[in-house]
Amino acid sequence: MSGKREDVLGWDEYFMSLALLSAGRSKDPNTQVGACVADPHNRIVGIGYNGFPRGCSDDRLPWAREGAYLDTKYPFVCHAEVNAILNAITRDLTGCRMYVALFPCNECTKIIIQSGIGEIIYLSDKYAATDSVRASKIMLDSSGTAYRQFVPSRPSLTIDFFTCRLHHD
Ligand SMILES: O=c1ccn([C@H]2C[C@H](O)[C@@H](COP(=O)(O)O)O2)c(=O)[nH]1
Ligand SMILES: [Zn+2]
Repeated sequence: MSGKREDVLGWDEYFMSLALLSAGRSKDPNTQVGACVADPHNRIVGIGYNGFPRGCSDDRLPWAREGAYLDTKYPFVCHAEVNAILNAITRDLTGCRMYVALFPCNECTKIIIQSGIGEIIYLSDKYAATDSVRASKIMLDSSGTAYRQFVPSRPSLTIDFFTCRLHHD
């Protein structure tokens, strides 16, 4: 056997892929969000996706975006970032990084900052123009919490269950 494999996943690529894989569990028909928290030793300490609270049936609560407030998903859905933090194996996330598919809303951002997470790596910023995300950025800048967009080094990764391998271009 020759030398070691060189073209392994980078840490950012690895954790963002896990966040996206987690998003695959979301039943939200419009926006699936996944979040993964990594500690300074690059250990996964928490992972989550957006969904209704435990015990609240997906068949009873609405996934609609529009209509009367109580007929929409918004009052009910737990955001991916909150689930990742609540699922974490420790409460103190000082110095950890959060990988998340969508820039966090203002409510998640408060919780991220309070948890001690020091850096957010996000993929989509599709709600950048909203007051919620603008408030997030004000709080992150004020608190000195870093954030940066994930820049992929390859366009896609494919999980091939047949060959038991991960393929990429
Ligand atoms: O910080 C966030 C912001 C939003 N989400 C979730 C909440 C909803 O399930 C979707 C957003 O739905 P839209 O149809 O795009 O309004 O994303 C989250 O998990 N974290
Ligand atoms: Zn949120």
